[in-house]
Amino acid sequence: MKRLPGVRYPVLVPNHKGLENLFKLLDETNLQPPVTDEISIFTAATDAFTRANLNTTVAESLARLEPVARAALDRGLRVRGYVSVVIACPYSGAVDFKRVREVAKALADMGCYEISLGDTVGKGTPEKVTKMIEEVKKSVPVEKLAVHFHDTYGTAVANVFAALAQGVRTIDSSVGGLGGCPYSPGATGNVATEDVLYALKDSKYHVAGTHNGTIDLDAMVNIGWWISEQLGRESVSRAGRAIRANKEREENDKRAKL
Ligand SMILES: CC(C)(COP(=O)([O-])OP(=O)([O-])OC[C@H]1O[C@@H](n2cnc3c(N)ncnc32)[C@H](O)[C@@H]1OP(=O)([O-])[O-])[C@@H](O)C(=O)NCCC(=O)NCCSC(=O)C[C@@](C)(O)CC(=O)[O-]
Repeated sequence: MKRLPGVRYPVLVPNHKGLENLFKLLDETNLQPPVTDEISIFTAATDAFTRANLNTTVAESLARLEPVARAALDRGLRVRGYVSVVIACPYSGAVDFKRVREVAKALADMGCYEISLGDTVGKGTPEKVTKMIEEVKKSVPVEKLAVHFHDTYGTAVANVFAALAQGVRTIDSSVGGLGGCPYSPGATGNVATEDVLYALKDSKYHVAGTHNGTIDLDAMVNIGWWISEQLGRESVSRAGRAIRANKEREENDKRAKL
């Protein structure tokens, strides 16, 4: 497996067993560079969601993850932490942002280089996202925060700008709007990369691109459609759908003129 420069290949690790399996894989494959140099550990802001997702409570999940993070760091792996359901929980409803702060701080304290705040059910609004980040920033430096929005109610791009206004500079997204957590009833995919890039185009924010520092939105749209079609679905990216429709109209107009 050839790793592309500048691309990270994090592995989701829910507990010690998962880390053990990863270490076994790293030892057996003995690839240089190894298949990954980063793990993602995850918990949530409510016991109800952590019960569904990890079959335990938040407190117990943090107790389990602390030695996992330590062992991964000792082996030279980076550790990224996720807090799910930072805005609303599909099982227990509204979320106390103080709890989000406590969980994010616990993950930071165990050595996570970044904490991704996941609006897993996508119920976030710019107002709520602002309040939640203001609360978390009281205990975790904003440079260590990322946001992870699902676009279930169509507010994810607006929420991205609310997070940017709070100083967050790492935005999780997925091409074609893929993703979604199987343990979160009704959750849809992540905010589409194409939608975030389109919205950022004329903004004051510079997107840290790849290669020569720019991002080829058209190429991103093509990839979004390609991977969606491989999965037997349409791209749910609004910008991706519009850009493809414009292209098809232009091609039809050209053909009509011939
Ligand atoms: C964590 C468990 C396994 C606990 O599940 P459990 O049933 O409590 O585990 P257990 O410790 O009782 O073990 C039961 C069996 O599972 C095995 N087992 C135990 N651990 C592992 C492991 N890591 N890998 C492979 N096997 C494992 C273990 O060895 C045992 O096997 P048996 O002895 O019966 O043959 C389960 O709850 C689980 O798999 N949870 C993960 C679910 C998941 O992948 N969720 C999606 C992650 S993404 C996400 O959460 C959202 C996020 C982060 O992206 C952001 C957002 O919010 O949007």
